[in-house]
Amino acid sequence: MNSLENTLIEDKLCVVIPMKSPQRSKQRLANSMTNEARESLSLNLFHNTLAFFQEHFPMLDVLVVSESLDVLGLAQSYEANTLFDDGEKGLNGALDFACDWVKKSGYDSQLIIPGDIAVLNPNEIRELIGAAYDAEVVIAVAKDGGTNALLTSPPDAIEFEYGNQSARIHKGNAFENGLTCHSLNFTHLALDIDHSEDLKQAVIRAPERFSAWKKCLISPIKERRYA
Ligand SMILES: Nc1nc2c(ncn2[C@@H]2O[C@H](COP(=O)(O)OP(=O)(O)OP(=O)(O)O)[C@@H](O)[C@H]2O)c(=O)[nH]1
Ligand SMILES: O=C(O)[C@H](O)COP(=O)(O)O
Repeated sequence: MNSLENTLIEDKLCVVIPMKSPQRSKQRLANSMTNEARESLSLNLFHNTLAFFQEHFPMLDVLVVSESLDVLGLAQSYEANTLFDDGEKGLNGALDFACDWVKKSGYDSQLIIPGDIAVLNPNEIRELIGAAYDAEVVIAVAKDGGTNALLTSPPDAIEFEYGNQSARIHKGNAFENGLTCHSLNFTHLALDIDHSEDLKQAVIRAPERFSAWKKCLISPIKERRYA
């Protein structure tokens, strides 16, 4: 890691991972998989995210925000900080709550990473952190125009508006606040798993991890049989 990232990390960067309960997660896959397979995939992605940061970025503190005590218990097993959020205000509400914790804990920067990125790459994260050296806002754009990583300095530099086409919205929020913003397109950070097509793409990138779930995909004809 070069001196730029060291400088930023020494200035106290906290990674925030929002994570719903597996039962509530991946609802867009509900018609493509059994609940058991969908929940198992959601948990695997979450475990992988926690393990990735513990292995590649042990110097970074992590905060997991969730309405699920089971999820928070898993987070603690990876030495992450945990924050219970009742889930009533959705993803943006959870992130606002987490951001308050990050600010009150004295961090200068915050990196939001969703718990459903198919494959995380340490060089992409290093490049993302390095880009924050001269920008208050750094966005990793998702394949569908969402926001798959958001690094803000200070943590509350912009309003969180996750949702449809949020990468463009977050960039606009930075501009309205007179802030410098880098929107970056990374191969791996762009792929979160929302739909069956994303899972098929993930199998291509990491067959050893995702082939089992691809076999769980229910074809439309089979779906009618289950109906
Ligand atoms: N704590 C918390 N995390 C959330 C909430 N909504 C989404 N997330 C998490 O934010 C990340 C990105 O969310 P989505 O892309 O919508 O993933 P998802 O909610 O599992 O997928 P769908 O159920 O199909 O919308 C995932 O890690 C989710 O678990 C929320 O209301 N509270
Ligand atoms: O990235 C976002 O703004 C939200 O998570 C919505 O994107 P999604 O397509 O991953 O749900």
